[in-house]
Amino acid sequence: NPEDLAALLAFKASSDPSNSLFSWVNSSDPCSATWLGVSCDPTTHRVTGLFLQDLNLAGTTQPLSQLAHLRHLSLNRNLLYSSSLPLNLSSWPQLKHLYLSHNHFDGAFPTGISQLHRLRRLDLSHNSFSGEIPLTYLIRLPRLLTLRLESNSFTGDLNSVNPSSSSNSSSSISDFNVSNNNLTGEIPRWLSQFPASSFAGNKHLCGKPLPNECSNLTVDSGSRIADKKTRGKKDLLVLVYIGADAVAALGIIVVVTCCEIKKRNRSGTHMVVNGFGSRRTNGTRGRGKGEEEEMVVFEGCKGVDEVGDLLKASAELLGNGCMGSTYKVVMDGGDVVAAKMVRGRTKKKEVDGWLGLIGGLRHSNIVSLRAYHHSNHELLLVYDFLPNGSLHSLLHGNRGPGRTPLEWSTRLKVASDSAQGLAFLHAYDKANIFHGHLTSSNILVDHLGAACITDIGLRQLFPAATTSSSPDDAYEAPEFLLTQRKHFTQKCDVYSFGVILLEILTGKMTAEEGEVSLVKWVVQRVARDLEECARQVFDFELLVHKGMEVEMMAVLQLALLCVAQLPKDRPKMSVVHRMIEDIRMRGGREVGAKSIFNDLSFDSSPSP
Ligand SMILES: Nc1ncnc2c1ncn2[C@@H]1O[C@H](COP(=O)(O)OP(=O)(O)OP(=O)(O)O)[C@@H](O)[C@H]1O
Repeated sequence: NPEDLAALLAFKASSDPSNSLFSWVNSSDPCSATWLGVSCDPTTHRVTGLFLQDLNLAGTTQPLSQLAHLRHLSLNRNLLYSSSLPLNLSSWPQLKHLYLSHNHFDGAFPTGISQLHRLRRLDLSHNSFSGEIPLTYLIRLPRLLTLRLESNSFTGDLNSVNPSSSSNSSSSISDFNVSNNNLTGEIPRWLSQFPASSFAGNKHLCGKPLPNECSNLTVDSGSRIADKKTRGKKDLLVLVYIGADAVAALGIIVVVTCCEIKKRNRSGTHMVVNGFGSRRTNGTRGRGKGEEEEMVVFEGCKGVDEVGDLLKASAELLGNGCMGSTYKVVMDGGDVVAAKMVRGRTKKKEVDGWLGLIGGLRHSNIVSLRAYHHSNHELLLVYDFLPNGSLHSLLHGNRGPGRTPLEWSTRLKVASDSAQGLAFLHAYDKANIFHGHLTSSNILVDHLGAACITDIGLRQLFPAATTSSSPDDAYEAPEFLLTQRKHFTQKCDVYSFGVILLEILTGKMTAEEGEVSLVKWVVQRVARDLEECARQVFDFELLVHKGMEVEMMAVLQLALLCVAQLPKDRPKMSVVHRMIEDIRMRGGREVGAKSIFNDLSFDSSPSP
């Protein structure tokens, strides 16, 4: 297309002092595949993608505004700067991905953002943009997943917008960072689920998740009350909406079992104060010989005070796992919880000791255990309900036509979040704790897109349920599977996490019937030449992400370290998390797998 050709040549003429774009020549077609970093629509022959990172480009993007069909613009790590007018994005109405990080752009936030209805990823980080962030417009972009604005000079108050009052909620944003700016005021509740690192380096920003509390809470109290009211209304709607379906599924096994429990119960209530703050205990004793039943409710539990509350509620079966069944339960007041019924006998003392510890765990990448009810033959666990499914369903669900591919950056974020949750767990309680049954179905995604690990510690309570042969064996470390005396360690969790990384990279399930395990499948393919063969193992959905292969390669190397045969050769989870964050933050490109590995030391040196 002559217009596209002219725009590209004008950009080269004004912004390519190092002649990095030497393949862009007037005599050839930009869509002929010989032009560096240019991709086109094969039908319309219009330029749809420019992938021009790390090329020493220095100038403005002005000439590129003629590329009206652009969907992907990646100019990270160049020397580009703003023209006299603020960057105007409205000339690219079809834009899905815009990466401008690590350049010299300055001035106000680019204009025309509200017209980019297809925008999914926006990365303006590490520039010198200033002025206010137009959150009002950004949260209305229905598909926006990534908003990276860190290391600029943005000012203003994040509280100026209340997503619950806008037509679209903010929940589509799953990757958010405004650290190292000059923002002020209290972090609003809808953003407080993101980690503290997303807000760090703003001297006058306060409130959750940052450690500094806001001294002047009155500023926000009005909006908080409004928030609560809106939420109340929303909950009511959810209740009405779910009501019809859920009543049909009323009770299922939860109710049946709870009826049985109720028949046997005589109850009394007392307060117990333990190391995790106050918890309410409804002690109930059954009449049967030696039977003892008890409902323990941890701090922060909403809507569930005693087992009878679950009895009254509507329940819907979510699925059956190797230890029991899990239900979505809508409580009377509209609170939604996940109730997991685990069948099996275990001693009360052990349950109380262990679940007391697990119930005290609070981390943004761990699904909170809110309450449990224990009887002699089963255990009912009440968790926060996470609405966005499991990593397993995101990776493997509906692989047929019509599936929305799971993007690389989303996969990497899930990996990072779950590594962070696991690293926190491994450091907790004098590092004496492990997950024990880490699988992709035990990584769930919350309403903000953060990944959280669940089912912590159930292996310790019910070892028999997880030791019989099952498809989940593919997650088990070899030393655990092969030895008679089953001894689980944190390094077994690291192995399971490595298998999950391979699942993320390959899109393959851990062990489909009659197939070799995923670890063997990958190792066999990359054994001879990692660099050469890695592309054969990557999920075909990921191959569209040109320029991300270095990141994938780095993650592959990390995964292979985690699944090392000998536990001492596997890195600690804190190291694994740091490596993933390095790959994410520095983009893998400059870092390269090798230098990441050189940077970090293990608790023991890896085998050759
Ligand atoms: N807290 C939760 N919020 C939302 N969905 C959940 C929650 N916990 C579990 N689920 C969903 O319920 C279903 C059944 O989960 P369950 O933990 O019983 O089995 P599993 O994870 O599939 O297998 P396993 O028992 O081996 O861990 C899964 O689809 C899971 O995604």
